[in-house]
Amino acid sequence: MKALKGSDVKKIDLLCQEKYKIPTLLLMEHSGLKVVEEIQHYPGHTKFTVIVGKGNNGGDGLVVARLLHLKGFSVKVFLTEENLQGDAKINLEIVKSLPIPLFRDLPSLDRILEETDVIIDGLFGVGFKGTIGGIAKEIVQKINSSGKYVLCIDIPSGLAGDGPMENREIVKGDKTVTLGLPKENLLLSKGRVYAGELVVKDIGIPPELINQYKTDTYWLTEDIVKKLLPKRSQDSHKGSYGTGIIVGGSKGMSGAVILAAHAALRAGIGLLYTLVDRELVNTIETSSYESITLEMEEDLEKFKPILVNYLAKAQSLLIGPGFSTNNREELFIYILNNFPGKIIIDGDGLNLLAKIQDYSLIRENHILTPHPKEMSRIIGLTVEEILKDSINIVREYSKKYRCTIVLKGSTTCIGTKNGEVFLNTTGNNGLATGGSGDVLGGIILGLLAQGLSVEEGAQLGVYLHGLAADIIAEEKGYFSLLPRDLPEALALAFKKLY
Ligand SMILES: NC(=O)C1=CN([C@@H]2O[C@H](COP(=O)(O)OP(=O)(O)OC[C@H]3O[C@@H](n4cnc5c(N)ncnc54)[C@H](OP(=O)(O)O)[C@@H]3O)[C@@H](O)[C@H]2O)[C@H](O)CC1
Ligand SMILES: [K+]
Repeated sequence: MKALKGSDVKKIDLLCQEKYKIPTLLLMEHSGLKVVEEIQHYPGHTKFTVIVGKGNNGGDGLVVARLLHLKGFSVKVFLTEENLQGDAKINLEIVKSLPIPLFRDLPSLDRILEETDVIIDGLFGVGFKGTIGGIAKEIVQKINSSGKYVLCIDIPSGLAGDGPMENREIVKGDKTVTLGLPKENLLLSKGRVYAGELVVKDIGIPPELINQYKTDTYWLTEDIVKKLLPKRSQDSHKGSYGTGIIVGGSKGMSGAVILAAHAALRAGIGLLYTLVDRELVNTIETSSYESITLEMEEDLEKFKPILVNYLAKAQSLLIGPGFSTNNREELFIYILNNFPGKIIIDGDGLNLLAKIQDYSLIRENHILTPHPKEMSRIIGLTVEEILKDSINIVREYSKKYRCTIVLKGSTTCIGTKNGEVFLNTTGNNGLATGGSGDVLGGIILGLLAQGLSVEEGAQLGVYLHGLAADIIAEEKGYFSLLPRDLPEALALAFKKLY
């Protein structure tokens, strides 16, 4: 699904008017209807307060107030501004003609909120810019400390539709009904905390317009990833599903390779090799029955001719899980320069890249899978700076390095060399355990081996990884989820998509 920037909303409104002759007043009416539809899911709630700002988000709020009144609910409107413009003004005139109580004085807001079941936030929508101050700031504080159920129209007030998210006053919603298409920041980890449950509602924008409208950010939804699933045929053998190599592991870190190996195998790879230090060979052999273990030699010069043969066996390679960064530089550089296929650089592979600082090693068919700290080591921005504006930062660096970047987090941002960003929201806090990333690397390796491009493998792999965690959590909860559970649950995740 396409995700919009704040500025896209204005452009879409204009296209609706000019190309499809749909006035904004109609879209506003539709928006109000869809919000009210959502409110009716909560039968116990009968008393509503709508907070109305001076823009069209306030206009939507006024439609909601009118429709709730028509349904016989008790509705109060708190107006932050008397002089509304355009369609919002038309809706204010209608509300004024009805017996809906209107309030403007701030001291009355505490009492009104006290008497309400649900607060509807129509203070600011995607037209919000800069920082919140004055009376608006006080209103947001009162909403957030009211303890009442808060439903945000389009976006929580104070959150920008896209771009850097400042630490400032933002409405904390229980639910956000976003209009037409989701806004970028609603899908990011921090925005999701403010939005609460996110519901996307059609507001009558013609599908032709949505299909033709170009965005460079997408929400990874089932319809997108289903198209990426590798095909399996009855008439096939292990050679039909590709070969991969995992280069990783070090003393005390064999588990990372085992997790990645299980994941690649459960993701459907035809044949899997692991390349590890001699002292790990036995451990890997006894834990991963289906993979073939290859042994690394310490003397790189002596090892090179053997390594070349090993690398020639596969089309896809994962380097880094538990690899260590000690004395690995030369081997790492050699592999990156001599493996022409698709490579996933994960964990210590990324740390080596940050240590070596030679980004010319990165190619179009490489995927980097950093968490924010690893990303910070590579690009030199702080973790805070990265998290504040993840979409644009991932976009900038995946374009700069001309590769695919998977910035892992509760929302994972996948950037492609062409500057598209895909946001993934499957997964849950059960994934916050060391080893989850190794499983992700393994899943992507399995998919790349089966012929997916780096962009496709990253998208489908990230989605499946989160979906597997969600499937486990549905049955067993989040608390005890372990990375080792994920490869097995992949079977159910695939089944859900096929
Ligand atoms: N196609 C659609 O999706 C439709 C969405 N609709 C709704 O419209 C809003 C966007 O409406 P817009 O009028 O552009 O903007 P807002 O309602 O978000 O509010 C903007 C007003 O707020 C003022 N503002 C902005 N920043 C601040 C700030 N930091 N402090 C105080 N005030 C601020 C701004 O005033 P300026 O004078 O600064 O310009 C605006 O007056 C969208 O979110 C949907 O809810 C349509 O109803 C239908 C089509
Ligand atoms: K809002």
